[in-house]
Amino acid sequence: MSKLKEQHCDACRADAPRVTDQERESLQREIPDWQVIDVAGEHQLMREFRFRDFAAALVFTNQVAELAEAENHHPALLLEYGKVTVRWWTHKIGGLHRNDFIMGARTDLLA
Ligand SMILES: C[C@H](O)[C@H](O)[C@H]1CNC2=NC(N)=NC(=O)C2=N1
Repeated sequence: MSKLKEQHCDACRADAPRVTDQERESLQREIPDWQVIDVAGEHQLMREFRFRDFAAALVFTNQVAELAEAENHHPALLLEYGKVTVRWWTHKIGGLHRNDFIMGARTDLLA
């Protein structure tokens, strides 16, 4: 199977399954710089990206936003001076779908 960074999101349905613990551990190995966090009982992927200043962080933020629009799959983005915190999860299923790992891998390509 092709690498996560070369894949596109599937249209995600409300009845789509969350990844299993085994799938999550396997997928995480392809995006080692991302953490799995628990926010109000829902698993999310999170990574901090560092930049020289606010303007550089803003450029990256806009690139991630364009990727999200292109894939119709949207992150939480925290833009700060020299730092952007990105969180991916699938709202419809309240947790992690394969799509979130694809978007994590594709986000890494933008940094
Ligand atoms: C109507 C629209 O297609 C849906 O709400 C999409 C938009 N972007 C999304 N992004 C994320 N991360 N999860 C979703 O469930 C989701 N659903």
